[in-house]
Amino acid sequence: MENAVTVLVAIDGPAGSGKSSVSRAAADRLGFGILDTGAAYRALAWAALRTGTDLDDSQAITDLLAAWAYEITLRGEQRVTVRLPDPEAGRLSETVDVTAEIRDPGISAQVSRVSKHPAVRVSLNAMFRRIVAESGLPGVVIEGRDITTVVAPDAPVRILMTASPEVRAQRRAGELPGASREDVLADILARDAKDALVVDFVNPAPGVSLVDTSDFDFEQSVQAVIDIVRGAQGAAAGEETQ
Ligand SMILES: Nc1ncnc2c1ncn2[C@@H]1O[C@H](COP(=O)(O)OP(=O)(O)O)[C@@H](O)[C@H]1O
Ligand SMILES: Nc1ccn([C@@H]2O[C@H](COP(=O)(O)OP(=O)(O)O)[C@@H](O)[C@H]2O)c(=O)n1
Repeated sequence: MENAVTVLVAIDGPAGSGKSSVSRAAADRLGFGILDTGAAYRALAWAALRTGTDLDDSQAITDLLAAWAYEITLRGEQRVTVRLPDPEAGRLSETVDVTAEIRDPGISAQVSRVSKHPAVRVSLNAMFRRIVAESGLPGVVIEGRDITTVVAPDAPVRILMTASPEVRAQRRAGELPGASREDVLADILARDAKDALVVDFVNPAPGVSLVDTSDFDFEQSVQAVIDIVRGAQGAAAGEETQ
């Protein structure tokens, strides 16, 4: 019997556009899993800081990536865990749950330093493809910055989710108690500028659907994604019957 193919829904976009939360809700309704690729970049930055690895040293970060163990849940509540190399003991550390810590603004401020290395991106992209291939799920929504263009350019559904910088800052400030919208806006613009040096997540590549959520509430954003997925599934079914 042939292995069932996992349907991919690729979603990219800048910080605070709604990618993670909207993808998660859409995936739940579609019965799909969700792979948050930013979590791996965040966990890697966390691991580098924890092990005293220079975040600007491509080789050192690639070595860390080859030595650590990383896991993320694709269904249900998100849980991100890592095991760090312990050279003295010659084995990996106990499992550390980093789910909450990787969302810290201190990690957000450092993460572009590890995601800028092309070799790191190649290794992580291979890991993302492996996670999806081994998921055994009927479908996976995979979200990040270069999913529609590099990780899964052949995905049957590809979406670029955007929102104005002001709206994105407002949403992100709502998640960070005590943070002012102005500070959050400055932080996300600085991170977007650094990330944009490496990947284009502002202009939709040919064939990628643009979903601007600036004037959408959460439910409308989820519905926009579901409509695009259902439309693609309908078109594929129509082609098969022709
Ligand atoms: N269309 C929307 N309307 C209102 N709030 C939204 C919308 N999309 C996302 N949010 C909220 O904005 C915050 C940031 O969204 P998130 O999914 O983390 O964005 P991203 O993954 O693109 O950085 C979350 O608290 C989320 O619930
Ligand atoms: N596919 C991806 C996903 C994230 N990233 C990096 O990881 C960081 C965190 O991504 P994220 O998706 O968790 O960030 P938010 O948009 O949720 O704030 C980004 O700022 C990028 O530096 C990337 O380079 N490529």
